[in-house]
Amino acid sequence: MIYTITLNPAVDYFLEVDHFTAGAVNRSNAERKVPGGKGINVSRVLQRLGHKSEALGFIGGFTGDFIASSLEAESIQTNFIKVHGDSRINVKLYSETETEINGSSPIITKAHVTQLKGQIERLSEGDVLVLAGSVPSSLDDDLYQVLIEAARERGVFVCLDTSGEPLRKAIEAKPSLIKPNHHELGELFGVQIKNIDEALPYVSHLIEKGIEYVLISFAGEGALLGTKEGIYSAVPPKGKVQNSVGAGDSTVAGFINSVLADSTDVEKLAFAVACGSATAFSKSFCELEDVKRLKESIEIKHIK
Ligand SMILES: Nc1ncnc2c1ncn2[C@@H]1O[C@H](COP(=O)(O)OP(=O)(O)O)[C@@H](O)[C@H]1O
Ligand SMILES: O=P(O)(O)OC[C@H]1O[C@](O)(COP(=O)(O)O)[C@@H](O)[C@@H]1O
Repeated sequence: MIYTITLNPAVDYFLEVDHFTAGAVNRSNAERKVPGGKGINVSRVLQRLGHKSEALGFIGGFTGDFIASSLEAESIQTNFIKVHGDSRINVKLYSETETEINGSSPIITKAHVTQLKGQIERLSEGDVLVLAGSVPSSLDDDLYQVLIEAARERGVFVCLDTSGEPLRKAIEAKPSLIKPNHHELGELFGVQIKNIDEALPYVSHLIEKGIEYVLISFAGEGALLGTKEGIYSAVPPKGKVQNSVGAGDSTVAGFINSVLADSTDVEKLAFAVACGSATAFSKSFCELEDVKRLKESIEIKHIK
């Protein structure tokens, strides 16, 4: 079974404003509210690719009820832990540019964390665990590290998509797959990474540390995959970007799909990038037909 954990789920509130002006009254001409947060999005894209998963994490209040009921309506299984306070609302403003304001989490107590650790204890070999998104400020920033250690001891394939201190600490537990974007990779090493060449030494370093798959996304420039066997880059397909929210989560879901299919590393990278780009080129999330079509035009290079 695939489990996704979103410690900090959200209602993503998309607003389209013709010409946004800061400091003035702006009116939207289109709106939508969608359950979001990185693990939740991975569950949603996995569903579109034909995989069942169970979405775990913390939800609360009226926004939490909306998140749970929307996912159930999409036939996505959930087993959230209820907390006090409302799950956050993340504003995604589309005008001449895309602006995001992500809210903060309700307080999560030690008892809630104990419950979550109990859920990990039920996992076993062959399961896949996805840990994705920011860590609420009421939680220790080594929580991902602790959860990864517990899951790896059980032989679970663990995928991590986070940033900052939680990423730095979690790497020590050797997740099976990490998917930072190039800004997050740079932040991890205290440098600025502007292109694929600049990322190579850091990818090699992470592989040497014992991470099986190091997948770095570069938005419109594609992605890089490092494994013990080599490093590959992918040039993404061309298309009109409609929405980049969830593109990274789609990349993660696509990669997991290919790990489960036991595809070659080249195939895994191509499929992951096709999922990311298919989401970027749509108003919502990728559909399998679009992913298959886009995958054909993705160019993979063996770099090292
Ligand atoms: N402008 C774009 N054109 C084509 N594909 C894109 C574009 N932006 C994002 N993508 C796709 O989405 C993937 C993830 O994007 P990225 O922005 O790096 O992730 P994150 O959302 O995690 O920051 C990329 O590897 C690529 O496949
Ligand atoms: O937990 P964070 O880092 O605040 O991110 C949450 C946001 O990221 C998203 O999961 C989208 O992530 P990506 O664009 O990286 O795929 C949104 O649904 C959500 O609002």
